[in-house]
Amino acid sequence: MVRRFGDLTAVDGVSFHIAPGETYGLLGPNGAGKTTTISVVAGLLAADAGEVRIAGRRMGPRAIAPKRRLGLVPQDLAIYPELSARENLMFFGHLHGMRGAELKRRTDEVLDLIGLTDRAKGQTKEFSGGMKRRLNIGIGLLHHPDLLILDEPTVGVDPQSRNAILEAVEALSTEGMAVLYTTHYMEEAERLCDRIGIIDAGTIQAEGTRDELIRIIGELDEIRLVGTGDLAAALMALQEIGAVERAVLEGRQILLHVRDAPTAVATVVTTAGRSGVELADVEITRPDLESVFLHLTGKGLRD
Ligand SMILES: Nc1ncnc2c1ncn2[C@@H]1O[C@H](COP(=O)(O)OP(=O)(O)OP(=O)(O)O)[C@@H](O)[C@H]1O
Repeated sequence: MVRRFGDLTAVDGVSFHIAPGETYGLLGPNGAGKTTTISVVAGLLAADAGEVRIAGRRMGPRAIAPKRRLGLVPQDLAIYPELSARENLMFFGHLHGMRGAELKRRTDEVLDLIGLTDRAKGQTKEFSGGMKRRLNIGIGLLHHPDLLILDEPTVGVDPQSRNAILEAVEALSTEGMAVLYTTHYMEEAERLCDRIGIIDAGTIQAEGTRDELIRIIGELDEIRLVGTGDLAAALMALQEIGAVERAVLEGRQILLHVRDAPTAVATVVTTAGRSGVELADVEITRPDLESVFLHLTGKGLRD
């Protein structure tokens, strides 16, 4: 899809597919085009080129059927402060045409999922920001959408709410819901997303599972050994290990670039020991999505 604002092309050829039960992450810095992308997916904005299909139906600002299959949780809150959490859910459930026992059952289920069962009766104006955000998410998924869109749902929330949100998303995915999740927090994308699209300047720079993305950049793991003894002898011996691509001595430390550090580390430690080195510390560093992002765009995710 392509979406312009005047001379600015905010989204420039973004394309992806999300299967049922899959959580797809759009990971990118501020201004990358995440919100514009989801606004087009949700039919709030028209695309200037391309098309969006939800469960096979074409989405657009005037489309009705695909919007019924969609739950959108925007960054802004849309809840009634005078009503309790339960009343808010019941109200929005009504708007979706849910009634009676079915609505009550689903409301209980959602309250449980977002961890607000204990606070169901309290007026929401007394809620913390994180609790309001959780309720907003509850409203978005009340009608069992096929696709739930969450736009940076954990920005500015307390750690407890953040955890409740992440757990809820994991549970939804297990239930078979497709989730589109935007974030600029790498740890969230790593934990939640089956596949990740790295977006910058309105374009998907790379897409895949976490491991696939890391393989694209071809960076090796690092093992850092700190110890005493004959480090030079150990260095020679370590260079002979198959998984070791590079080994350098840096003062009292040996830095190794290796493939698959968690598997290689046992051999590395034994070899260093056999060469007469007494190890004080062993540290493994693996490339993460931040490294991928840096590699692809030359900048950090939080720039
Ligand atoms: N309604 C609009 N009119 C003009 N420019 C816009 C509009 N909405 C977004 N933009 C511009 O389009 C670009 C992409 O913005 P967008 O909000 O999609 O990014 P984002 O990745 O969601 O960032 P954030 O993390 O800050 O929400 C930015 O340069 C932004 O200034």
